[in-house]
Amino acid sequence: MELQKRLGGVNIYLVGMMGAGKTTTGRILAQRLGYGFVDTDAVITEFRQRPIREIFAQEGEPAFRELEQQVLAQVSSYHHLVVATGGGIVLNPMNWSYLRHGIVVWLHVPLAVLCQRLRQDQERPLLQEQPLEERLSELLQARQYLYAQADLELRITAADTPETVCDRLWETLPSILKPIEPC
Ligand SMILES: Nc1ncnc2c1ncn2[C@@H]1O[C@H](COP(=O)(O)OP(=O)(O)O)[C@@H](O)[C@H]1O
Ligand SMILES: O=C(O)C1=C[C@@H](OP(=O)(O)O)[C@@H](O)[C@H](O)C1
Ligand SMILES: [Mg+2]
Repeated sequence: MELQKRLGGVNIYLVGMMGAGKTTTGRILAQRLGYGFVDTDAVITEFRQRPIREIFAQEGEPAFRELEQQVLAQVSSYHHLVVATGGGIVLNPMNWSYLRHGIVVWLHVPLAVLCQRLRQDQERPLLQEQPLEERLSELLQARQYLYAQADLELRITAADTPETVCDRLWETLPSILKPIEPC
């Protein structure tokens, strides 16, 4: 209860590479906090009534990024939410003005672990053409400095389950919150 009180309803935005576990961990964290859960990709999919890979193929990445920004803008007007973002949300500087309404947490997962998790993936359009490791490495290089602008970086290992990631977040979040005012 203490953590919820100290958060005061502020949203938590999970950022990081594809496969970092934003969607999986976000859902569990929201449940533990008694927060709502929003996945920006799921909102876009629902709105367009088709999967992300089809939106990319038929409308192009810029159209997807525009939708992503609109969804984030709307979501940021609510509170008591854990928001699992798409890995590319950090690319648009305007998105940061929305992310900054809340606490931004970077789920920092080593490349080798991402590769392992995404080996069979057929849903992420940005991973379908090049060899997986090469592509992820290229994307990480281009984005790492943006993820590093998060309020909190959580370094995750291959041994971390979604539950232990939540445990570690629970323990670490207080360190970036304002100290409790004495009564
Ligand atoms: N901590 C974890 N340990 C093992 N597998 C995980 C973990 N977190 C996520 N996964 C798996 O990795 C894949 C990608 O997870 P997902 O939550 O979709 O990541 P993201 O939303 O960041 O792209 C899924 O198959 C998911 O079950
Ligand atoms: O990194 C990216 O540019 C993307 C990440 C995906 O979400 P996840 O990070 O949840 O996989 C999804 O938004 C889209 O395929 C683009
Ligand atoms: Mg996701």
